[in-house]
Amino acid sequence: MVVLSNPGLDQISLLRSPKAIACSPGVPVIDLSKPDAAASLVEACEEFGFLKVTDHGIPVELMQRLEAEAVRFFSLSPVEKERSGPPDPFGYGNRKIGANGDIGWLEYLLFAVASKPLSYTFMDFLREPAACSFSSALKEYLAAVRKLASKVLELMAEGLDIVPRDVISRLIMAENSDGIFRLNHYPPCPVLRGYNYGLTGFGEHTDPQVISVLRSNNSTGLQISLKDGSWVSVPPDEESFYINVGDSLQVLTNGRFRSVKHRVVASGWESRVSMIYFFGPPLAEKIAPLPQLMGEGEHSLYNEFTWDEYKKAAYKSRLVDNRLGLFEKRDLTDDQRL
Ligand SMILES: C=C1C[C@]23C[C@@]1(O)CC[C@H]2[C@@]12CC[C@H](O)[C@@](C)(C(=O)O1)[C@H]2[C@@H]3C(=O)O
Ligand SMILES: O=C(O)CCC(=O)C(=O)O
Ligand SMILES: [Fe+2]
Repeated sequence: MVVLSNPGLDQISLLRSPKAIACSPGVPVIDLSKPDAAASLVEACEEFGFLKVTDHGIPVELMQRLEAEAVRFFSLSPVEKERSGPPDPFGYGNRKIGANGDIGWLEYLLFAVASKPLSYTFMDFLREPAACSFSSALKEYLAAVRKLASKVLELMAEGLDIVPRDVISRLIMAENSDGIFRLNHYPPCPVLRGYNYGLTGFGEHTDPQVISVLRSNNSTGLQISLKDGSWVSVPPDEESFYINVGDSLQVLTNGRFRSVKHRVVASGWESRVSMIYFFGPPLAEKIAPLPQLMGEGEHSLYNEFTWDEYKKAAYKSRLVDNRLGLFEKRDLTDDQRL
């Protein structure tokens, strides 16, 4: 790792060596209109914990509208943006991620999202009359992506051959489900021009929720970790959505689905804007393997916990920490783990 002598970068040693990372042609692509979508989703969640969905029915214009509003917000002066921060954990944040010392080359807006009625954290910038177009794009986007998430989770249940079909989706569609929406901006870094270095935008981590639905502009940067521990770049596609399996879905499937480790390495020369909707269950919901999925004599790999307990533990951890490790059963024999 190298640290350039620049005031912005001195404090944060985020430079990454120019190690070649394979650009994965292998990220599964699921066309939601195809009859084999349910089975392919399950296969992708088992192998990668990550996939791209196409033919999802959400107009690209809606994504671009919200992206344009985000770009407009991030172009405001630091003083104006900071009126909506610091994040507590919701609000405008810059460089600091979470409360435990993580940093990245990004700025962001984090909203808590309540589902019924659909509403989100109010922030200072939303007071301006000009923010009306931001609010309407955000509301429309959240409603559309929520429907998509529910459809994806129903297809997963179908692919797993479990009933009722809404056994997973109901967790995120419940009135008091616990959603988070995040707009990330990874700005260019002019001092890097001409160097073959990247910057840690968002350090490696898994998402704690059930699933996350991500859309980005046409910029590279997102990388996922494969089962063998290698990292691959995810080719950008501004018209599609990417689905991450989160820790909670790994537990609900007793480890059959993989909560995917991912990170963002910002190129330093292009501006990346991503929007991610994290779908969490109600706080009081017990997170445990679905009985419908447990084979005869199969043991849960995890001690039982509620989403509230998991979230509290997650917010005490650093990005890279293995949060699920805190809840794994340690006393199972090899036979019981099968
Ligand atoms: C370092 C942290 C940031 C995070 C809370 C945490 O303590 C550990 C989990 C992090 C994460 C990752 C996925 C989402 O971006 C996020 C909003 C979440 O729910 O868990 C972030 C948290 C955050 O940025 O506040
Ligand atoms: O910005 C991205 O593309 C991914 C960010 C991410 O993983 C997160 O916010 O949890
Ligand atoms: Fe993430």
